[in-house]
Amino acid sequence: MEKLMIEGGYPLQGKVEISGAKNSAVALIPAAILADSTVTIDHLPNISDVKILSELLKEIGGDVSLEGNKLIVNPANMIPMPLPNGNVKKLRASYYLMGAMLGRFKKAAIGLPGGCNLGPRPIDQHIKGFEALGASITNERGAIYLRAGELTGARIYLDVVSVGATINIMLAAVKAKGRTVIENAAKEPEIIDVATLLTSMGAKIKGAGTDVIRIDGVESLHGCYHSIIPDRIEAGTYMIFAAAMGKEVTIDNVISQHVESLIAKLREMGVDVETFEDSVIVRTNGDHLKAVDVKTLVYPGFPTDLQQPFTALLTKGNGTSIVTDTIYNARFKHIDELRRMGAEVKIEGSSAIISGPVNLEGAKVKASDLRAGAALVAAGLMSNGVTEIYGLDHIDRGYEQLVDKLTILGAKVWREEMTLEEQEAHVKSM
Ligand SMILES: CC(=O)N[C@H]1[C@@H](OP(=O)(O)OP(=O)(O)OC[C@H]2O[C@@H](n3ccc(=O)[nH]c3=O)[C@H](O)[C@@H]2O)O[C@H](CO)[C@@H](O)[C@@H]1O
Ligand SMILES: C=C(OP(=O)(O)O)C(=O)O
Repeated sequence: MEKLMIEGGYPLQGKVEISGAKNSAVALIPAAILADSTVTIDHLPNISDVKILSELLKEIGGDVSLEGNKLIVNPANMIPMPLPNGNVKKLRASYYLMGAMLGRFKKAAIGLPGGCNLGPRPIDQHIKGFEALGASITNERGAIYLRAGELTGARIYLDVVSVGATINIMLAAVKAKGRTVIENAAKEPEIIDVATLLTSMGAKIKGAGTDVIRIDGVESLHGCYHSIIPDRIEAGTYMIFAAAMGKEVTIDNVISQHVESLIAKLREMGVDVETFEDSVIVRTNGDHLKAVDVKTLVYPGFPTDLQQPFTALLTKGNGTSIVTDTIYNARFKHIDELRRMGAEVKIEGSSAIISGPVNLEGAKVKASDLRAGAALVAAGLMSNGVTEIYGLDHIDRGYEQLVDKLTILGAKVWREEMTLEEQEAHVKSM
């Protein structure tokens, strides 16, 4: 077991290359189940969620090879093996196996998903969609059993705008009989990416990226090559690191339109952000940042996944900032840890109220989830002295080569083996 060590105070400068999008990758990989020949997905991020999903495809009989950032899946011999336990519990996106296996085999048995603990994360809208397509669903001892004689297209109105439900219904519907219409669909770029892969496989999908998606079911889907979109959340995280500690940092391989809400907020704080076709340059003189208010919203609003690292940056803002998370109103587990480092933050309902600027001090802190980890890294970079971050497994779910990327930018960051006492204390605190 390792911990992440950061000696704070070093300015960041240079260029960082963004990896493929985690939240696309975790849907694209299950989507390959729906094909009848080889699917190649390129430029995947080298993160633990991708490795676990690749293993899951092997568990159901897929011929799968993950070579560097390229995944080659021949799904021809896959079987509808039940997956009630084990790897499915290690990540949130294992729920996409429900839609993909239901779409291909008309049945699936998948354990309830794990992933970041952000408070309640129901999947009722996924279930509602599957039922509308004709599946019967039962929850048996923590696993969801889905069965359908036949899947038939339907009109499905999502009561909540949900990324996961939108993608899962698309996966189940592409081979259903007739037309499916998803209304009040989520519009995140990852949904367009999944629709692009499915379309290359022969699916008929219109409207991905808008709030009405129309799918005309087809008999079969074939293999194809797909190159994943860049990770807008990883890009946003490095933009926040750069705003906190950067002189001039170029973030390469980013679609700037995908991070527009963050760019607007950074500019409001007084950070200079310049956008190019596939890169963004962030310049700051480090200090004199303004306090700003932020509310997380569905895309194209400010993403909840950047709320946590952005909160850490706001400890540098002059005055009072209010951060409200309307997507996950309890996504504030990072705040106690930021307080240990000297942050002045109060929680009121679904808002964090941050007073700044403060000089953070290095401390021993714990990442309770992936983006809480990113918040603590931002705080560690800004702090005086050394910060030790436990719970590195969360950070490894979503950030490829974090240490290497930050080191290239001039940060003092390294991984260190935890002592036995530290391991025991960490396990007890979980
Ligand atoms: C693997 C992946 O892509 N994860 C992302 C995805 O998660 P995920 O797809 O799980 O999040 P959703 O978009 O589904 O959730 C949005 C909101 O809808 C609620 N909801 C969702 C489904 C449902 O059936 N019922 C319901 O009430 C959730 O509790 C939440 O309040 O989108 C989130 C919101 O942008 C991001 O934080 C996650 O990084
Ligand atoms: C919440 C996240 O991931 P997941 O949905 O996979 O837990 C995230 O990427 O910030």
